[in-house]
Amino acid sequence: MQYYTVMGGASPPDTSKTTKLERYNSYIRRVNSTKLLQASSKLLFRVTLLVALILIFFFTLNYPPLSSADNHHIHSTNHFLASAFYGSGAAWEKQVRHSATPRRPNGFSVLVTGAAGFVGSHCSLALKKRGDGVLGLDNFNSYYDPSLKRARQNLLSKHQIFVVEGDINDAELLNKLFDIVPFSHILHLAAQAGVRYAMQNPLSYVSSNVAGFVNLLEVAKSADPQPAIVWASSSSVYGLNTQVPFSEIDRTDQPASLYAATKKAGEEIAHTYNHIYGLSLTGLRFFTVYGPWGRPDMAYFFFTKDILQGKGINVYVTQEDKEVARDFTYIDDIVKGCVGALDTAEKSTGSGGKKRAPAQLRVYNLGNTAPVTVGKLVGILESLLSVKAKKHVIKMPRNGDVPFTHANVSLAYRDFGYKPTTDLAAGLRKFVKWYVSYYGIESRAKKEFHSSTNEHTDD
Ligand SMILES: O=C(O)[C@H]1O[C@H](OP(=O)(O)OP(=O)(O)OC[C@H]2O[C@@H](n3ccc(=O)[nH]c3=O)[C@H](O)[C@@H]2O)[C@H](O)[C@@H](O)[C@@H]1O
Repeated sequence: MQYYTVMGGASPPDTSKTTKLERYNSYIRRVNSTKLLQASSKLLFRVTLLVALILIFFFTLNYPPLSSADNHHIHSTNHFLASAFYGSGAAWEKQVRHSATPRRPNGFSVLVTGAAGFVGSHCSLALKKRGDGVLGLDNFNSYYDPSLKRARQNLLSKHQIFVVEGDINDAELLNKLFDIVPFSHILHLAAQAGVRYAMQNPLSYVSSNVAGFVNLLEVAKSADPQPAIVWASSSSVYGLNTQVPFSEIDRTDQPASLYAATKKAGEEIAHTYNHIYGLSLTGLRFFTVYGPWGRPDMAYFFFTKDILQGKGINVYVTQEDKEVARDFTYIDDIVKGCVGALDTAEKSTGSGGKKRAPAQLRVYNLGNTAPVTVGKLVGILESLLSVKAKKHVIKMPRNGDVPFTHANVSLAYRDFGYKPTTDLAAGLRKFVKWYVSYYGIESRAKKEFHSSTNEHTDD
């Protein structure tokens, strides 16, 4: 090693200082880079933790950050993902259990599928109000505006009814729900509804009304105890039947639409599960149900919207220029019918997927027993809204519609006292009142509407 004196004439350049300085600098650089590394890994860890916490928060709340405009496909991918996460959340399980627990002695514990739908939300509220436990299930698909379904969900949650976001085709999710709750009943209202849409999207009917129903029955048959099941069939199963009024013994083997065919298939499938597994099954043939919180795809609903907006409406007549008519049935009457059917449903008889004894199998009409023409329906709306409709009378397109429905409800009356009490004018008044409070009203029609409703006594 060479040493140089600091003092002295022509001494060699003093490199000792520079070398030390370089060493010191490199030491500082090393220290700094280690510190930087430590700091950035700390930051990374915190960010990861934060993201994980946010994800857990959303999934356990059963409220994935989906926009209301999500389409069906995005939805179905998400719900499988979501159900996997929901199923593991203790908070989620607590919500499920709490919602499904009855608050009256011998109360039911009901799984309501399609709970964010029109009939589903009304029935859920009615059951909860009398002390039954209610757990909702709904896939919030975008067949019609999902924001209306979310609004119904909010209403239910105010009454301590929890709606699980999931699909009836998701067996894993259904099994999970049955693991948590020994449901005494299923009120199965989830379905692809609408007669004419079946020509646009036929497979959605097969997926919900056939595959989804079978999936639900598969889970129900294996559940212990097996629940009793009440489910929504449809007046459309009468199809081209010409016997009036329609009675449960009339033929139902001539469906006019794929929708009707899938509902009829449901009735046959119900027979099979009753026969093989001892499931107690009751099908309810609803006749054109209408009322507050209704479905925007139905004529009375979009007629109201279009009349208020000054748009034209199509009023169908038959190929022979006869008026078409429906046995329009008010929602409160339908709810009473559903509750009556649940109350008189006998227990399923199977266990462990095996039938032990014959079980109950029923089908009922739930209608109003008083058909009204579509022309008359429009007339009632015109007078309630005080706006003249721009009517285009056209021949009914050949899209699965039937010209006429009329229910004979004597069977439902005999077995659970079903007796509809709301006529179309009274029911539509309640609907219009709700519609205006929910959507507001176009200013042009507003003044006229208020002066007309002030003349009516409020319900
Ligand atoms: O009773 C039933 O089983 C069925 O009732 C309704 O089906 P629908 O009776 O066809 O109800 P809307 O679509 O509201 O039609 C009501 C009436 O208005 C008529 N209509 C419909 C649309 C239109 O633009 N113009 C028109 O005159 C139809 O021909 C029908 O006579 C529901 O949409 C089905 O889901 C349900 O299963």
